[in-house]
Amino acid sequence: MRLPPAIVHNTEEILREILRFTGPADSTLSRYFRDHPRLGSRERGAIAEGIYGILRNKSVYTSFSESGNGPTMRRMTLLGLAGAVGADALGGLTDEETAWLDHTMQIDRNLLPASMRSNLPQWLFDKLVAREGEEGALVMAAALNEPAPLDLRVNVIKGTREDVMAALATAPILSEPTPFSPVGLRVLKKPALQNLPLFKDGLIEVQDEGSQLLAQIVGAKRGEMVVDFCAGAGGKTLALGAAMRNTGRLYAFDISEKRLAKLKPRLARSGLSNVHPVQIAHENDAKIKRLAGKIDRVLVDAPCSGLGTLRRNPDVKWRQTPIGVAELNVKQTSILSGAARMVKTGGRLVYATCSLLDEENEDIVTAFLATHEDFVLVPMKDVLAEQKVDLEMDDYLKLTPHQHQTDGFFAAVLERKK
Ligand SMILES: C[S@@+](CC[C@H](N)C(=O)[O-])C[C@H]1O[C@@H](n2cnc3c(N)ncnc32)[C@H](O)[C@@H]1O
Repeated sequence: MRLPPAIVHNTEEILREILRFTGPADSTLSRYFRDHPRLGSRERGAIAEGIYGILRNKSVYTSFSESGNGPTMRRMTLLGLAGAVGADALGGLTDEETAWLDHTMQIDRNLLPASMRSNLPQWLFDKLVAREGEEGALVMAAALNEPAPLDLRVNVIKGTREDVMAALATAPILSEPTPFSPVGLRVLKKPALQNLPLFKDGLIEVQDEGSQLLAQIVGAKRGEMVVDFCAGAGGKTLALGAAMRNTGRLYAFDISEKRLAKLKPRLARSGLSNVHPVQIAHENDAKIKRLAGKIDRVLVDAPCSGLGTLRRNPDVKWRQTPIGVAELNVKQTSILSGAARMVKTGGRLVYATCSLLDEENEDIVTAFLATHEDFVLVPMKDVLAEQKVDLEMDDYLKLTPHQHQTDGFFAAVLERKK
């Protein structure tokens, strides 16, 4: 059945707003759907997928849209929607538009310039080419421009991965164990999970496998004192609390009251009682000083460009800038130093980002080690062996969608000398 012609109009309207890049695309979409309650779930799905498709393919679609007649924004919209639901499912197109769409969708993208084909902003493509070579950058970009699979983390204080897999199958939702995380499941389609008893009872949380691995390499154990320094809405906090088997003390710090508030209902579902959310003013807050030298493990999941999460947030590449990255570098350096003070001798500090850029990753760690002689790097291959995670790495954890089917993540483990 064809979608009503109004869907093209709705999508174009949202696209105009999203392409101003004044806020995250998912917030704009949610707001639009709230303001247009008559849109059914099929229509919403088509619009959202169409918009995300345009954001993923913006360079190529912009170039294609410059051919043909009429407003280019409408042609961008048609390309996005046709990519999402197929050209045949679109209602209200003129014969000229249908012919244009048929022709355009058959253009061989390999004939386009590499940077356009990457669908990355030029500054980012140049950076990746300098490090990975053109072919490498294109492979990386292609994987970043695909939608992500749906991964779940099993809350091991409430059930085993096998139990959850079996319970999902009765829903019926097919899943398989994630290749690297011992507590992950990859769901084969993308069903709504919010109403499942498994979700309401806190047996599962949606979490990318890479994110699960970050929590795993912290190596938090029963009875330890642990700090999740940039806890946000607590994705990693919940994984750490479960790894500690709901014992010890886990502080969830963040400067954002709003994000910490989102942790509360997740905590209630999880059954964890070892977590203490604390809002801090900044990385040198007096609350941190009180814990100086007392903590076994500190995770710094630093604010970053988010360029490793383009599969989920394709607008980020168009909103981020080199100046923005440089500003983040200052923050990352300062947060890592602030958090380091809490680590006790023999304790561990884990620096992590969801960025693919060296300047947010190893460069921050190298600079930290140069000014903190009491810390040493624990090679990631040793950490992964300790955790029995079957992944080949050298000094750092570097996950990428094209190699590991996870979002892009970086992590380094630093130990305070005894
Ligand atoms: C990458 S996000 C954390 C995501 C979270 N760990 C998770 O797994 O869901 C980074 C977080 O750092 C927080 N943040 C920014 N500046 C901070 C600071 N100076 N001290 C502590 N947290 C900070 C942000 O509010 C944001 O929630």
